[in-house]
Amino acid sequence: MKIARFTHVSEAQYREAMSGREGFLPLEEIPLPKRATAGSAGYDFVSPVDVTIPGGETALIPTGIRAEMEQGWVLMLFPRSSLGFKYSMRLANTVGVIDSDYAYAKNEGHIMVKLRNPLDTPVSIGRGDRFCQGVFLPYGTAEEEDDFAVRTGGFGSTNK
Ligand SMILES: O=c1ccn([C@H]2C[C@H](O)[C@@H](COP(=O)(O)OP(=O)(O)OP(=O)(O)O)O2)c(=O)[nH]1
Ligand SMILES: [Mg+2]
Repeated sequence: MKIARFTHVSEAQYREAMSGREGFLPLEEIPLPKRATAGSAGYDFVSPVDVTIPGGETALIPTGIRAEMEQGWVLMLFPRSSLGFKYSMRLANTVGVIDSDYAYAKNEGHIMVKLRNPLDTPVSIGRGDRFCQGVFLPYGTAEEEDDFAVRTGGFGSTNK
């Protein structure tokens, strides 16, 4: 069942997210997330930048990617087990929840990944390396919902 589509964000959004960084992949060279085998659930995301995360620190990686999906679906972000098993690498927010309406946020639904290196030795991720994975899952809703906000962003946007 095809319920989603990955695209790149716009050049302007990508440049804004990458401001202050050097040596990042040109947007068109970032591969769209891909499942490694026909039976894989996880769409692997590639890092557009070289990043070294010192022990105990975090790093934010803008992916250049946007996901449009049908209502009733969510894209869950998880670490790849290879980085987790080798380096205990994790997402700073433990898992990522990418909502279906995020694609229409002001930042075009630019998927951001924040990694945390919990060990005391640095870990490097190379430009072009697959570093996390997204799994599409269906979700249910409770009765009698109303009074929704309109999503304009992420990362606490609905707190305001
Ligand atoms: O690792 C992540 C987690 C979230 N998001 C984006 C997509 C998601 O749809 C949005 C909001 O995420 P969430 O609902 O988990 O965070 P929140 O703290 O509740 O923020 P908001 O108030 O914007 O919903 O932020 C990412 O790009 N990467
Ligand atoms: Mg939220």
